[in-house]
Formats: sequence, C-alpha cells, structure tokens
Amino acid sequence: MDAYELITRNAAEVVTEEELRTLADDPDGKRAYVGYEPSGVLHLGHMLTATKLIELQEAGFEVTVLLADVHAYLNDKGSFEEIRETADRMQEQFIAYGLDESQTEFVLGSEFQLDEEYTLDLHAAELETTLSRAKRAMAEIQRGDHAKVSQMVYPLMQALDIEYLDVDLAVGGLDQRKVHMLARETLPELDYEVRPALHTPIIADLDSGVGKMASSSGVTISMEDSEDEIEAKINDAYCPPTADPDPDGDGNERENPVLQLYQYHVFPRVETVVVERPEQYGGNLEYDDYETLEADLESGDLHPMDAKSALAAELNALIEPGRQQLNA
Ligand SMILES: Nc1ncnc2c1ncn2[C@@H]1O[C@H](COP(=O)(O)OP(=O)(O)OP(=O)(O)O)[C@@H](O)[C@H]1O
Ligand SMILES: N[C@@H](Cc1ccc(O)cc1)C(=O)O
Repeated sequence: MDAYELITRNAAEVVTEEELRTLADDPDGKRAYVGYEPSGVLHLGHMLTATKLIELQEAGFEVTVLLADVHAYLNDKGSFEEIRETADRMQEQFIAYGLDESQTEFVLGSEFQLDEEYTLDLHAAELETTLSRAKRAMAEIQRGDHAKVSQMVYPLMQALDIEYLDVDLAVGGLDQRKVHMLARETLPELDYEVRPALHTPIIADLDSGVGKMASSSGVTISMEDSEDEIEAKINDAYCPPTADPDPDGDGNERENPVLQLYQYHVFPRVETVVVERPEQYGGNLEYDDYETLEADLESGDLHPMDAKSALAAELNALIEPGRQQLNA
C-alpha cells in the first residue's frame, strides 16, 4: 500500500485530494491532529478517527490529540474540573487503544487558547465572520435548538487551533466538515495558510441508525464495556437487511450500524470473519470481504442475529487489549 492509500484508507472525504497527495509525497515529519471534547469515554465512533491517527503515524506523520477542554466548556459539557478529569481518562484510553505514547502529543486546549495572541486572533476572526456563517459551521456540533453565543465562537476557535497547533492536516469525522470549511475561509483572512482536511465516516447511533454514536446521547461501545455488555448492545442494534440508507425512498435516511461496524472496524483488521451457525441452520459462514457479507444479509442468506453475534465477538476482540491495559 502506498502512503496516499494508507493515509486515505477508510476516509469518507478529503479536502482537497491534490493537497493530500502533496502531503503523501513526503509524509515524514508532517503533522496531523484530531480534537475531542472530553465528555465521555472513548467509543467506537472516536476509535475510527484514532485508527486514522495510528495509520498516519505509520505513514510518518507526527500526531497531536487535542483534548479540547475549553471547547467542551463552551459546548456546555460541565465545569472545567469535571472536563479535565474526563480528559485524563480519555488520554489513558487513547494509549490503551494503541496510540504510541512516545509518538503522540496530547495537548489540552487551555494550554494555548487562553493566551493573549490567540485571544486577539479570535477576536479578529469574529470580526471577519457573519452570524449566519458561524451558525452554519456549528450546526453539526450543537444539534439542539437553543444555541448559545459560546457555541458560535467554538468553530472559530477550532479553525485557529489548526494554526496554533501548527498542523499540516486536520482530521475528524464527517460532522466536522463545515467547521473545516470555515477554517479554510477564515485562516487566509488572518494571513494564515489553508490546510487540507480528512474526514472519516460517521458510525450511526446503534439503536436507531440515525445521527451518530455520541457520548452525550444513545448507546456507545467502549473499552469500559464487558463482553456481555457488548453482546447485549449489539443484539439490540438496528439492523435491517440492507445497507441502503433510504430503502423506501421516502427521504428518511438511516444507516445500518451493524454493517458500518463490519465495514469500518472489522474488515480492515481481520482476513476472514467466521459466522458460527449450527449445522441444522446451514453451518458456519466465512467472509473474506465486506461486500459479500452485505450481499448475504440483503439476500437473506445471513440472518441479522447471526451477523450480530459474530460482530459482538469481533468487537470484543478489537477492544480486549485496551480493556486489559486499562484494568492492569
Ligand atoms: N459516531 C462517530 N463516528 C465517527 N466519528 C465520530 C463519531 N463520534 C465522534 N466522532 C469523531 O470524533 C471526534 C470527536 O467528536 P466528539 O467529541 O463530538 O464526540 P462525542 O463526544 O461522542 O459527541 P458529543 O459530544 O456530540 O456527544 C470528531 O472528529 C468526531 O467527528
Ligand atoms: N469539534 C470537535 C472537537 C474539537 C474541538 C477543537 C478542535 O480544534 C478540534 C475538534 C467535536 O465535535 O467534538
């Protein structure tokens, strides 16, 4: 696999491909980051971006994890004290998940976002940005109806982080794209350089297939779950026999989170997925690629319950090393 393929593996979108190719031509020492609001445990949604950081490290990048305490505060996730405790726990979980401690820089937002220079740049960015532009950028981040002024300042700070962390690439889930687009407009207005962005797909909410698996609502799967808990959560997951987000064509889109987890977490890691079934139901099934599994679910050859039990076992294997390290 060449560097560009490794860097963009499993990505839903890159902005722009040309800029990414330039980085991939000479990745050594280039810098990338993902920011996380410390507001819960590291879940399978976050882990997609963490896996991307590990792949970027393999490609030669230096990686920064921003534990965005000020952003979490601005987004109403608790007091600074609570947020910092969560940040410490998340940092341990990133390392347990596989980010190399010696190659990863963990930075708290408050280490630089309260400095005078940053604050003055923020005010300059505020002056350049209309309310409607800021509102659009934060729409995916603040999904409720009662946006606060703090939540409009939030995307502008995220744009500035790209400059102040001195990164060559901003990484996040697809829900970060509007903020990254705002950053691409705002940074040049402050005489800073535009940087490319890479977005991973979004793992949908397990129970509904709508929206995203998130710390603040719905069900998440993390290293803090036991094997039995994972099994129960996957058993209850939404799993229609299709990957089509809108099979009825009525405009109500839902993803199939069971298939997403196979596609984005399981198949990139394992050669063959074995679905165990008693002989009387046709015996075991083996899959070497995601597409065949999806087709079998769609045709009815693979029953959702069988797909779920094999998935629970695979996810358990994925998080077992981290779970052990956390409990050591
Ligand atoms: N379900 C998901 N699938 C893929 N990526 C995700 C998912 N949830 C979060 N991410 C990514 O992880 C990073 C941090 O996200 P964020 O802190 O918003 O997650 P969260 O705490 O679960 O969400 P929220 O705070 O809205 O409940 C972002 O880049 C985001 O795109
Ligand atoms: N916006 C990200 C968190 C974040 C904050 C600051 C950043 O610079 C980057 C990312 C989220 O939705 O959780």
